[in-house]
Formats: sequence, C-alpha cells, structure tokens
Amino acid sequence: MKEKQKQPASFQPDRILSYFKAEWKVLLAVTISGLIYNVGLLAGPWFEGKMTGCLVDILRGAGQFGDMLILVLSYVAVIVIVQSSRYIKRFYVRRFANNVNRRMKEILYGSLVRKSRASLKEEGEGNVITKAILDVDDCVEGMRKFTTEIFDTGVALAAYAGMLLWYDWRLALLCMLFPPISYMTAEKMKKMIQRTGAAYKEQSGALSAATLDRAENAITYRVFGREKERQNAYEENLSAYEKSAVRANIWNTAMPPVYRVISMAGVLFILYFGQKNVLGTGWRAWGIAAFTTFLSCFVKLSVKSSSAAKLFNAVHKAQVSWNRIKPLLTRKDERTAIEDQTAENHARECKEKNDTVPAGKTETTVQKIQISHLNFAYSDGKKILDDICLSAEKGQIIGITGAVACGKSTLGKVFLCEYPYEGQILVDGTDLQAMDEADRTKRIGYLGHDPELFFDSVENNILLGEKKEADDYLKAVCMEQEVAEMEDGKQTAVGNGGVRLSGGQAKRLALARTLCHKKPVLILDDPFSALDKNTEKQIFANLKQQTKDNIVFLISHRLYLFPQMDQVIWMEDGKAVAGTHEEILEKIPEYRSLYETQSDERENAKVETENRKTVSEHTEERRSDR
Ligand SMILES: Nc1ncnc2c1ncn2[C@@H]1O[C@H](COP(=O)(O)OP(=O)(O)OP(=O)(O)O)[C@@H](O)[C@H]1O
Repeated sequence: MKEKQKQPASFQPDRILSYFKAEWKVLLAVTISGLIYNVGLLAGPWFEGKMTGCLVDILRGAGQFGDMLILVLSYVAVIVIVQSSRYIKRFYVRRFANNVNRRMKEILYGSLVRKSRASLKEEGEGNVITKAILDVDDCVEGMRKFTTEIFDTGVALAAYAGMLLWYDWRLALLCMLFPPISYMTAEKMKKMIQRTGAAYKEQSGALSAATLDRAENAITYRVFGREKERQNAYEENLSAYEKSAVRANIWNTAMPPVYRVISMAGVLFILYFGQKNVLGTGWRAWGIAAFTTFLSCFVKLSVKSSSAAKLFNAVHKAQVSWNRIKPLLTRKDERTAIEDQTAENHARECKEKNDTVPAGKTETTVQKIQISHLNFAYSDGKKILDDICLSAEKGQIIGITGAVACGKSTLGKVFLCEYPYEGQILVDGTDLQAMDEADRTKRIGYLGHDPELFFDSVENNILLGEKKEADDYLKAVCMEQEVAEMEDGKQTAVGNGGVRLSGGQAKRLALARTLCHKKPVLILDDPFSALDKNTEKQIFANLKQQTKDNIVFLISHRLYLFPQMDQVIWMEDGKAVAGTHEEILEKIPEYRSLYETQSDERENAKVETENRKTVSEHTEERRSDR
C-alpha cells in the first residue's frame, strides 16, 4: 500500500499555491535543470550561425577545417548537456504532477466520503465522482504544462527575444508583433474551449451514472421486462457523450496549428529586411552567420510562442476544473500527523498488553446525548418522528426497536443532519444542527443498511487509507478466519459493492470499517441482520468491549440481545418509549410478545439444530460403516 502523503502544517487544500509550495524541493530541481536547458538553448542558433559563417569562409578559402571541427565538437558537447538537463527537468516535472495528483485525489476522496449521502444522491454518485476525478486530472495536467512552459516557453522566449533585439532591434520588434496576435487569438477562443470541455465532462458524468444504474439494477430491469427501454436510454447517453467528445477535441486540436501560422508570419519580414542587412542596405550590417542566427532564433521563438498559446488552453481548462473541485478540496477535520501518531501508539500499547485493540482514535469524546422534543418529516411533509425525548450517556448501548416502518432508521439518520429536524439533539450541550459538518463527523459514526463497500481489497475497505492493522477489526467482527481462507487473504478484492461477499460478510466488513474509524457516538442500523445467532452474540460481546467509552445506538428487530442493553427504546408511530429491558417488557405488551416469540423461536431453533446435528452424526456413522 502506498503511503499517505504528509501535508505541511500550513497546507491549504483549496489554494493552488499550496500545492506548489508543498512540492518546493521537486520544483527546485525543475528550476535548476530548466534554467540550464533554456539558457543552453540559445547556444543552438549561435552555433548554427557560426558554423554557416565558417562554412562560407572555408568555401571562400579564408577559413580552416580545424575551426569547423572545434565548432562542431563544442556544439555536440553543448547539445549533450542541454538535452540531459531537459531530461532531468521533464523527470521532475512529471514527478511534481504525480505528487500533486495523488495529494489532490487523497483530499478529494476524503471529502467525497464525508459528503452527505443526500447531496451525493441528488447529483448522482457516478456523476460527482467521475467529474471530480476527471477534473483533478485536467487541473494537474494544466499545472504540469504551466510548470513546464514557464521554463520551456517563458525563459526561452525571453532569451530568444533578447538575442533578436541584440542583432537588429527594429527588425526584431517588427517580426515579434505576430506572436502576441497569436496569444490574443488563443484568448478569444478560450470561451469556446471551456464550453465544449465542460459539456464533455457533463456527458461523461451522465454516462457513468447511467452505466452504474444499468449494472446495479440489471436484475430488476430484466425481471420487470424493462431492459429495452434501459438500453435505449443508455444508447442515447452514449451518443450524446460521443458527440460532446468530438466537439471538445475538434476545438482542442484544431486551434494550435492556426496559432502557429500566425506567429510565424514574421519570417516574411526577416527574409526581406534580413537580406537587405546582408547586402549592406538595411538597418544593420550582417554577415551570413548573423542572418542565419536571427532566422533560426525567430523560428524557435515562434514555435515557442505557439506552445504558449497551447499553454493558455491548458490553463483555461485547468481553471474550469479547479473552480469545480475547489469546494471539495477541504479538510477541516483532517487529523494531524501528531494525532495519527498518538492513535497508533495507543493501539500498539494495548496490543502489547494483550488487550483488544481500541478502534480508532478517541481524542474527541462525548459524555452525553440529550434528545428533546425531536420532530422530523422528510420533504413530503409526513411526520415520521413525533416529539421524541430521550437521553444517553457515555458507555451505554441503547437498543432501538419497534414495529416495521415506525421510524427506527429515520431516528438513526437524523443524527447525520442530512435533512433539518425540529427540537434538539444536544451532544454535550451543543445541538447537532448548530455544529459544522466537520465537528459533527468527528462525533457521529453511522452504519446503515447498505454496507457501501467499494471495488477494492478487504483491507482497504476497512482501513480507507489509515495506517492500522486490519486484523484487529476483522477479529472483532469474527471474520479473521474466513478472510484468511480467501484466495488472497486481506488483499482479496470484494468486487463492486462487495458482490463477491455473502450478505453476512459484507455486513461484518462494514462493521469492521465502522469500528476502525470509530466515533464517540455510533449509530448501527441492523448490523447483525444477516448473521447467525452465535456469531451475533460473539460480535456483540466484542462490540461491548470496544465501545466502553462510546454511546452506541443499535437498531434491530432481533431482541434476544436486548436484555444486555443499557437502555431499550420502543418506537411506534414515530413516538418513542425509553427504559430498561424489564421496564419496557412491563410497559409495552407488543415488546413482550415479540421478545417472547423470538425467545421461543430461539428454543425451537436450538432443538432444530440439535436434531440436524443428530441426523448428520447418523449419516457420518453410516458412511464410515460402509
Ligand atoms: N427518504 C425518505 N423520504 C420519504 N419518506 C421516507 C424516506 N425514508 C423513509 N421514509 C418513510 O419513513 C417511514 C419510516 O421509515 P424508516 O426506514 O425510518 O422505518 P424503520 O422503522 O426503520 O423500518 P424497518 O423496520 O422496515 O427498517 C416510512 O413510512 C418510510 O416510508
């Protein structure tokens, strides 16, 4: 696994300059090699002019072959030095781009993970993620080109211009009028390039979302006979994407040659006034060597200035991308390196003491949650939670249960503040809605119905880039053995959304991730629904052990663990009654009846398991008799 990049203390992810500052060492190498390369480039036209002059002298019988040889050898030596520094510069510019890309994507990923599910769904997950990743790539490409061209174009242009002015300033000014015209043309085309580029990204995001939808809901579409319609909708998306890609590419590739022709137009003046200089009737008296050097210098300057026009396009494209990703590049709740280190040390100490490793850092603690007069409705206005009042303290596990669709999951989701609520949820005296997102995220952990696993290894799904031991969390969710038996152990890829895992494995893996990134308050919505009772009991015991300093709200339909809860909340029609298991048994007949039915079922299941065991023992015996 690649190590996470350490961010300097003053690093501001939403400032482009911060990325340049963070890579100052690499940029220093770029500067040194870039200066050597670009100043060295001047030697080319100078040598070319000198060699032409020397050749003319030799042909006239006024020059020596030895002079030419020295010139050629020096030229070759200079070229070797200049080209080597070019290679070094390119190497470091690429390294700079890779580092920035990785840094931006790390931050972006962290930010997307924290983005509210409501806002992700609103825009479409595929759309947001694809656009953001493409935007990072474009933005970094712009930064790379900018860094390269600052030297390859900026320094080189200044050097060539200086040399032209030195040879004949009037002619130099005349022919140097054309490159700025080329810049201005590029500037004028900026809007068109931006527009087609933005449309292309829009379509690319829509296509990703359509692909995701088609893959995720394939079975539903097949079962309900809707495949053809989905196929047509997908085809439409695809052709819109193709059209936008062609349009964006035409503008991107058609313009650079035009810029080049414009900036080269000055050659016509050099041919006319330059030959006058050679004939002695112009502004300056030139030999063949000076003419050749001037012409060669100007051609190089024009080529360079057309790359400057290209640079404008790249920077404009990058600007559009940067403006879009900038709001996502924030890391208010980022851990500092010191916090990371503290958590690591703490984990190591506990391991040495042979304890179960504490899940995650616990610098942020919550002593008490006080919910008062909580009312909640989704956007359709129907009241789901009705005047709920309850409280919970550090160290407690609170079981939440009730009839189907009575609002249990909604009560859990309200903690995420994806939608506004009325009343208060005070976390150590501060209302959740009054906290900023980063503060809330530090305090509230949530595991919903959907395990939300991603296309990566078991280990990465748990650690999400943290430097910890995945084994500790696999052990906590009783999955260590199963993972060890998988084809690549912890490195086994779980498939898209965890398709290669069983329902129970996916649930446990998601729980392991929640424990690895444990927050002071944990909302666990039916985490054991796909497990057998023995595993559930074992995991619950581990959970209790690991959450001694936390407040856990455990939503469940299965009640046999409820006698172990510190508090039970019974929900019905959006209202909640809180008490101990015994109190709720007394107060709520439905709870008693559910609990007793499930206890009987447990007995029945026990008998059934015993019976099954006996049958299989008999079968085994019969097999061995044979
Ligand atoms: N995003 C939503 N928008 C509108 N209504 C919703 C939304 N999510 C849930 N509901 C409604 O809120 C009510 C409570 O749903 P919720 O999922 O909280 O119940 P639950 O008690 O967890 O159900 P279950 O026992 O089936 O898990 C239901 O009537 C449901 O239709």
